Amino acid sequence: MDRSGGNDDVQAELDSVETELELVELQITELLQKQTELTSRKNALLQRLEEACDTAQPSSSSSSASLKSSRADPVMSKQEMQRYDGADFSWSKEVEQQLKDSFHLSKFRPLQLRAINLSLSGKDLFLVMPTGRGKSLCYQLPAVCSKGFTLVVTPLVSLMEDQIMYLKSIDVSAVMLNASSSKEHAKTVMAGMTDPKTPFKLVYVTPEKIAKSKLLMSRLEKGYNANLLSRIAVDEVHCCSQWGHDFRPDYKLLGILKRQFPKVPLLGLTATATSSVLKDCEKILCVSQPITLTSSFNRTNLYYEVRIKDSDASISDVASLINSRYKDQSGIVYVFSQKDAESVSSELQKRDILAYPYHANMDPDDKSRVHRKWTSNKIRVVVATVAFGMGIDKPDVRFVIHHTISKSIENYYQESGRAGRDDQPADCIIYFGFSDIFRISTMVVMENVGQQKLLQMVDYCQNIDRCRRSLMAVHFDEVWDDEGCNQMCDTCRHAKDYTTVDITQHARQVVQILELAGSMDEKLTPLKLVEAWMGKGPAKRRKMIQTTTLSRLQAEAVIVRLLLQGYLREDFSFTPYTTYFYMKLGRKAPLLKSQTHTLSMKMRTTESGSAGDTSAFETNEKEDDIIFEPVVMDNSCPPQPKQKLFKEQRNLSRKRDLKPGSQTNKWTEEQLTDRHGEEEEDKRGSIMKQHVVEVDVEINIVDNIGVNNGQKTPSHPVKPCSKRKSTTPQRVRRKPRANSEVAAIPSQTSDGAPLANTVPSSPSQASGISETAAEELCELRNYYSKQLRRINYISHEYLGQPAEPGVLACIREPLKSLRLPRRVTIAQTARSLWTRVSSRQKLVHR
Ligand SMILES: Nc1ncnc2c1ncn2[C@H]1C[C@H](O)[C@@H](COP(=O)(O)OP(=O)(O)OP(=O)(O)O)O1
Repeated sequence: MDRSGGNDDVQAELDSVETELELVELQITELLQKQTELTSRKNALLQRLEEACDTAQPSSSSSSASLKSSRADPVMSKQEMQRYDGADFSWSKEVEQQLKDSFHLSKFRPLQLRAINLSLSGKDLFLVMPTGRGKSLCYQLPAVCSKGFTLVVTPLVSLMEDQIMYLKSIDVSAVMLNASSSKEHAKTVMAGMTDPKTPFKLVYVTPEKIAKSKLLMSRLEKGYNANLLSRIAVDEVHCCSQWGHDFRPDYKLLGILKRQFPKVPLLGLTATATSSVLKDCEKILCVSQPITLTSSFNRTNLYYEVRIKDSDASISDVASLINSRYKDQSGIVYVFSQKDAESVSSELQKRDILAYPYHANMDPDDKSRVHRKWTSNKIRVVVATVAFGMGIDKPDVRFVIHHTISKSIENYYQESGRAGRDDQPADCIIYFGFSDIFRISTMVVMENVGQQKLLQMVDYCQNIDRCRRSLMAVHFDEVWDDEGCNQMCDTCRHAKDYTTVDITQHARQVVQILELAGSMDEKLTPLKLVEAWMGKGPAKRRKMIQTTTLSRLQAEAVIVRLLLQGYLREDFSFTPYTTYFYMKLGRKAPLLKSQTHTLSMKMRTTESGSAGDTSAFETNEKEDDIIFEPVVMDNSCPPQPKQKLFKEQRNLSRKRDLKPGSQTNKWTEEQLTDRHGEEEEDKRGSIMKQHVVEVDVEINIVDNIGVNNGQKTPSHPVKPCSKRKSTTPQRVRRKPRANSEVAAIPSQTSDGAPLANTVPSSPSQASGISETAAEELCELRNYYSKQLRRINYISHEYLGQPAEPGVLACIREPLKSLRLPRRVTIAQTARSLWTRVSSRQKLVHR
């Protein structure tokens, strides 16, 4: 009995059971994930139902903004809360008057009055309100209406300066203390804090000042004891929490304020805090059970759009938008780096746009000059890094264009929120570029949840399943339905132009490339992965993989999708100078081994040709009617007739290949034994075609081994195997199937048996097939013959002398782990190859 053979079988079965177990585990993970998603959707729907019931009650508030205010307040009933929307408090008259006389405003915006009344009645409060909705008024107005002064903690000096400038302009006295304040100024301010006739209503300080100046703390204590410290406002309160997107270490020390001055009401303000961040802030600031007022984040006047960034054309696209849609209007273009700020602004200037850069490294005077000029409409566009951020309060910003995606949805919301503060329509457009993801990724890798937040941002850009606003709302614990969007995002506006495409085969190809790279100890950056998949890169690798027929943008879109869904993952490598980002197989990658596992994504269809040819994707629609774009493109993109032509040609050639009795079919019927379901698969396009060729390979190898005289002539002349352009042009391309090349291939099997001479030298010699197929076969034949040579070489290296005769014995151990496409191991392929060689020999000799 052959015990070693028996053990092998057991081992093989064990391998297969283990693989299946792994798949089952992944499926369980996937189902659990789905369960979590569904549960959260269920909760959201329940909440909506609850809200609908609330609105139906006659006593409910008409404020559109109080989505969560009653829910978030554990200590106050709904009715009680509604009382704070009223004007029957002792201070109400003065509040009304100051609103008009000091602030020159006619009425409150949603939640402002409630916040002001709560604060004036001494309650601790967290106010979460979208950027530009008027949070500042909620502490400025109470400050004006109260005795003493309000201490305002602000993270940036520029923010303080803006506020003080504004307050001065409306005759409200305010001062600031920061690291650059002179001694005399600091002395005057501190003296004012204990003066019963306080000469100012607001004192702005940085958190660093609180943390470092004992003198300030002692003065505050004196002011507190004299009942002059009327209120503490902590602006951008999310900076307390390291889960927030703008963590500032000095904010962590602000708990001292409430500990030292427990009777003073504290008001925390932010535009971007999730409930978990607020919980964290609550602890850090030592406030117990503050009332949280959350205004809806839905900025109904903002139109959200995502465009694919084609790095060559993006600047021209931005420029033409600014020169046409936003002619003579004011806006911001956000960029990734200082260098980008310089280069993009100079490119825009070249295109007659009055654009200036703004970034952290600029001289402070230059920065305020740009800011001032822009505010007074002397500059139309500021091309800025995120340094142009908090405190930018220009009402008539008609567009905020992100030339590079933001590092998180929270950041994006805040940056884009600088548009349309006057409640008039404004646009927020992102240019979503594949390589930008990884530029930012290397930047946020050290941040606590930086990577996770970046991927959420990427998902926002790529996801066209859902309304952009509702995707954003999730991040602020809100639920908006698509109807609430009112077609104010590109997804809702173009809903009919999207279709679902099957990307399973594409995903498998990507996974195979990474598996191959892994087996060769190679790491692939995202860019290299795309290039490898598109057939660029080293010829060696090109021969070993299935390249894609997708356009570059489509290929990138698929890779991003795989990354977002966990089929791929990131891997970093650090050098003293830089961080490298590589693509690795994700935890879901093994799922793709299962033939029943499918993967799809939504893509946009267009009437005329644009970014991509669709035929590589599977859809439910008639293929000839649609052309796909990976995400969202400008509607105004002109059609590209070349691609349409290419598509037509390919369809034509496909039809020709499929014609009954055509050369291809003849070859197939005569030669192929494994054509199960081929007809259907052929319809799927070129990918399936490659699969068919894959099956042919086993015969091709036989041909390779046996060829030396090429007795039969092909019915089609066989072209050289140069379907794709070489990336190494200096190398002379090899001639197809020349006898010299064949001579390098062993003319006998490893056990010394001569191979049949009568086997045709190439498939095209055996029967007539299309030129394309012949080329593909030729390429694959080269690839496999190379593999065979490698096998030979490795087996000799590894075993020295083959322990038992036959190719299979030589390669089993060293190549056990290598896998070929479609779950076929090299050992299996070799075994089947061996069977075929033997049966072919028998046939020939019969
Ligand atoms: N009730 C109101 N009616 C009209 N305009 C108002 C009202 N309240 C505030 N504003 C204006 C004043 C400002 O120009 C603008 C933004 O106010 P501001 O307090 O700076 O917003 P904010 O603090 O919520 O934004 P950010 O988060 O960016 O700091 O809105």
